[in-house]
Amino acid sequence: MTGPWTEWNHVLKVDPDKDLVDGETFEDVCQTGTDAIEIGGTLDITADKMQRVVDACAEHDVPLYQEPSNPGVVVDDDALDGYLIPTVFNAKDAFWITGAHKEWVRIENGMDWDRTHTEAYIVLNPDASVAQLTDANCDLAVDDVASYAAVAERMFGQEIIYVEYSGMFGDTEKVKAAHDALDESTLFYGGGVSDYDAAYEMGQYSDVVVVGDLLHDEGVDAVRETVEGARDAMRERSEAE
Ligand SMILES: CC(C)=CCC/C(C)=C/CC/C(C)=C/CC/C(C)=C/COP(=O)(O)OP(=O)(O)O
Ligand SMILES: O=P(O)(O)OC[C@@H](O)CO
Ligand SMILES: [Mg+2]
Repeated sequence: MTGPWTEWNHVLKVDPDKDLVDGETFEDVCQTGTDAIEIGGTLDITADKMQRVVDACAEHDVPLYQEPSNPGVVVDDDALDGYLIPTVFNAKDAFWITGAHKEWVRIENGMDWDRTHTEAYIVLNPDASVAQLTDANCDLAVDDVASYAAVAERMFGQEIIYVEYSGMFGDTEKVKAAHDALDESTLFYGGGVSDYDAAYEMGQYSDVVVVGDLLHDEGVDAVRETVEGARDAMRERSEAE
């Protein structure tokens, strides 16, 4: 499966409902060295808040993707390289598996399929807002996680498989198992990556390390370190292959 993310090591997730650190600008955010910016969050997101971040990043030279948390917050803007559309594979509430997607297609006046890409979430931190919103079954063993990843790739053709620990550093065994289960899809890992070492560690077991709250809590210098960590891990991995 092709897509620009096959070349990425690091994604910075900007939450439109959260502030930047005092004194930092979106220009700084776009210059952390990340491979792409994904705009999204679970709680209190609106189209206006999304649009503000798109506008602030548009003039800078970094790939920009929207990750909508519901159909009502999707913004139509040429500055976006595309839409990464989540499906929560371990949600107990089916709205987050096909219901929201059906509603989105129903209300849109024609879909921009060429810019629409699929992200299969496996949500593993039960305390995260996304787990609570979607009523995700986070009580999964290593083989459950690997099997969800294989199903998402092989049976549902998902371009990106996303092991999501939002707010906590995850279990590397589960991340590795998901990675090993994939042939073609790209494995994103996100959750609790707060420094070089954490990014380096998850960079050994995933294709792309996603960093979120660190930007809003610590700022761009801390994010830059995670870019280095992910890049070093993945460079070493490709040299060893
Ligand atoms: C079909 C369309 C257009 C939308 C539906 C998309 C779906 C299924 C969304 C469900 C999962 C979801 C809410 C994804 C949003 C991305 C995400 C997980 C952001 C991280 O959020 P957190 O970090 O957990 O939330 P807060 O920081 O807001 O607490
Ligand atoms: O905010 P953090 O814990 O870095 O998580 C990143 C991302 O996976 C959230 O969707
Ligand atoms: Mg968050």
